[in-house]
Amino acid sequence: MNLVIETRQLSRHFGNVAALDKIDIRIRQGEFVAIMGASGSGKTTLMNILTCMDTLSSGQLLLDNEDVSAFDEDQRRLFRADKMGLVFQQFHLIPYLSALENVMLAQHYHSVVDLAAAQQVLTQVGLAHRFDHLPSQLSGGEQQRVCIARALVNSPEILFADEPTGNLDEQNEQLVLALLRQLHAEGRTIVMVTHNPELGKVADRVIRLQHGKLVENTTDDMVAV
Ligand SMILES: Nc1ncnc2c1ncn2[C@@H]1O[C@H](COP(=O)(O)OP(=O)(O)OP(=O)(O)O)[C@@H](O)[C@H]1O
Repeated sequence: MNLVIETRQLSRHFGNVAALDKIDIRIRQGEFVAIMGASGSGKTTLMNILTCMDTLSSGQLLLDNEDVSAFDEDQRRLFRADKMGLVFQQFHLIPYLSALENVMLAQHYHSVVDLAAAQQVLTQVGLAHRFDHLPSQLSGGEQQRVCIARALVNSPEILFADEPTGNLDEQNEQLVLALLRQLHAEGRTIVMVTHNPELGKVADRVIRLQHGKLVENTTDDMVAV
């Protein structure tokens, strides 16, 4: 199975703080991986690096077998737009645009607009009856499903989700989790950061960080540090 993410001795320092310290991880196409750990353990830093929002201090990052460690900001932005779909705890929807327009805006950044494709992803997340609703007319769970549709519209290689249910009640959390499970069953690669052990259980495996080090990585061909 193809490796879509590989880090080799990846470190990120902020001054004398080692937010990430010589991390080796490998994520294969089609895997659903949860990145977990206590507050301050390095989850956000790792997510920011994997999504090319931040750069590493040393080591290597290979995405889709391409060494992106030396990419400049423009290359990283293009790579992100091309290969990644991002879902955050805060929905970041444009309040005066409908669900459909919010999804199409993501296509706009990708310089192709395709109404049918936007309708299709919203239908896929169970919102065929909500195309014309504004974010304020949608429940929290529905808004997050719009965000997931927006992340999927450019058919990304990897879906990254940072605390995707952090702002949702129990019922909506279950809906979003069911959707992530469904996307995984359809073959999507998903990398999710979460504090929540219940969310961790839906993933194939957990990458656990502690004080910037990898302490758990539950596949057999990887050595936990
Ligand atoms: N821009 C920065 N400048 C200085 N230190 C930073 C910066 N970003 C993160 N850190 C430090 O790096 C460490 C890891 O932070 P990070 O935000 O990755 O943790 P986290 O696991 O995501 O925490 P939380 O669950 O609370 O969001 C922390 O000690 C943090 O204080």
